[in-house]
Amino acid sequence: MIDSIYAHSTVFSNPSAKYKSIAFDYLLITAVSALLVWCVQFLWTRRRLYSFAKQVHGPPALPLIGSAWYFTGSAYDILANISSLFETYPGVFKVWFGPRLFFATAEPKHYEILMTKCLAKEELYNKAVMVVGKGLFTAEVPSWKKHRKLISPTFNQQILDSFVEVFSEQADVLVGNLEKHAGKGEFDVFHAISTCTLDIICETAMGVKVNAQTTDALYTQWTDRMMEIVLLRIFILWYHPDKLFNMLPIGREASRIVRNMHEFSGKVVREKKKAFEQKKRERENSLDSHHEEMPRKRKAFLDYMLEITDDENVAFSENELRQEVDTFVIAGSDTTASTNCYVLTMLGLHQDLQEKVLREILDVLGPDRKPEPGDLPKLKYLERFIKEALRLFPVAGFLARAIEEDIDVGNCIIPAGSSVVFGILRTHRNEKYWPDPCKFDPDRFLPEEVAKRHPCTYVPFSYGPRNCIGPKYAMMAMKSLLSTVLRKYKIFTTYKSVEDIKLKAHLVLRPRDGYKVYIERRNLQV
Ligand code: HEM
Repeated sequence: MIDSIYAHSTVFSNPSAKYKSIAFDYLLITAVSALLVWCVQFLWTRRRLYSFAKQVHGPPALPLIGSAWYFTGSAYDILANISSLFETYPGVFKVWFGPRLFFATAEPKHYEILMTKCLAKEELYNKAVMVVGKGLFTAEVPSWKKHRKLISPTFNQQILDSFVEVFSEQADVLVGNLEKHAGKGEFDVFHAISTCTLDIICETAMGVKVNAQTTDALYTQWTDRMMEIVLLRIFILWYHPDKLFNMLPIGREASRIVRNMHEFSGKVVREKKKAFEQKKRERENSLDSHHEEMPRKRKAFLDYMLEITDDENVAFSENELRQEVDTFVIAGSDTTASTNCYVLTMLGLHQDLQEKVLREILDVLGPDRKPEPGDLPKLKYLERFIKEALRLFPVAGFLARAIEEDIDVGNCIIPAGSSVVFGILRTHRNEKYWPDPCKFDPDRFLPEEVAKRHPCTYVPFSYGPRNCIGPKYAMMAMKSLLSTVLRKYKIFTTYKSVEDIKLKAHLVLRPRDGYKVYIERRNLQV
């Protein structure tokens, strides 16, 4: 005690230490005051958000972290927590994620208003910008409007029909690859299917063969790993700031992969552009140039976009072209791969329906004819089957948009500056709209049944102007692939029911325990 009093008095008997102590106190007071001023200012500018938030229910939240603990744990826990929030809080509810305010809903009438009016993507989508740049998926509204208007016509029926040959060629390679699994017991079919959909999308988007199905293509590993990293960035709060993320080993790994991916697609774009300009010059120099059309066959989206670029008024830069192509590859491959896998699992689970699907395919295509464009619309039962699989397993289980102006959704106002989350998985499995929701019944999609429902009760491709650009493409590609596989193999699964398939959060919804199927060779009579 005496020692400590002595020590204290010694400090103050030393003038330099005294000044240091005053300076420190002064700095501390200034820092605390600045922090207080910042906090008051922060709270004051967000007072509208707090007052709107008070009006709706939601889970408990703590300052700074909000309800972040709902988004921790395994990918399965995260999805289970989010799903339980939608069940606990019907209608519109709020969730604080860190300091950010999200409103959530799974009501079709809210989707109709919000998906039509809110076109800006939620800030979390920026985590995908490092992979797909500012292509359609992540573009800000003004450039999205311009690009979507230009790109939409390239998804016309004639162009899609020209891709069927690619769909069916790659489906044949898939059938060959599946041979090693025939009669050999359970396996996860995702790798075989996803390499096939990647081959399809790369060939139709860029016009290049990446041979993911036949080689250990690095491109497959890059896209897989980047999907994982983007997901981690969304849910782990300390991965959010770019500067911090880029310093971490995972950030450096992401930069390395992205550099490789962009070099690959950038090279394709540069070469295609060069070839296109060369052809254009040749045409201009040729006497009968005005009669010569570029051959229509085997063009990719990139070729069509280059033609748009040729127009004087509208031009995609080389960088923009690359970003759009990267977007197609990422948005179009995993989504169709997962859906195909869910369809196969459902076929395995419902042997009677599988027979019905097969009968229709045989009626339209016979035992071994390759699908042609005119065949695909005739596969109506297969289409209903795929739609029902997308209802129970909507690969985009949740979507989010930024709210840029106050929006009245009827019973409450979603304020500007907040964000909204759409609980699509919940809507698709809500017994209010789907009696006996876990029963797999493709006839829910008979036209007379569809007419009875609100159009936003079923939104696997989202809804409104910013919906998916590729549903037709996806349906045609999936029908080609499935009709080829089903004629060669009978599908089984070890899952016992729809409920038995536990889902986990991923950029696209994935089954926690994989797509467990086993296959047996069929002997169809020719
Ligand atoms: C079963 C297959 C597919 C499903 C379930 C699906 C689902 C979706 C959904 C839900 C969105 C909206 C995302 C959001 O608002 O955040 C979307 C957007 C998009 N999808 Fe798809 N998709 C599929 C296949 C494809 C294919 C094959 C392509 C390209 C060939 C594609 C290209 C895109 C693009 C470019 C966007 C962004 C559109 C925009 O913002 O204008 N998708 N997709």
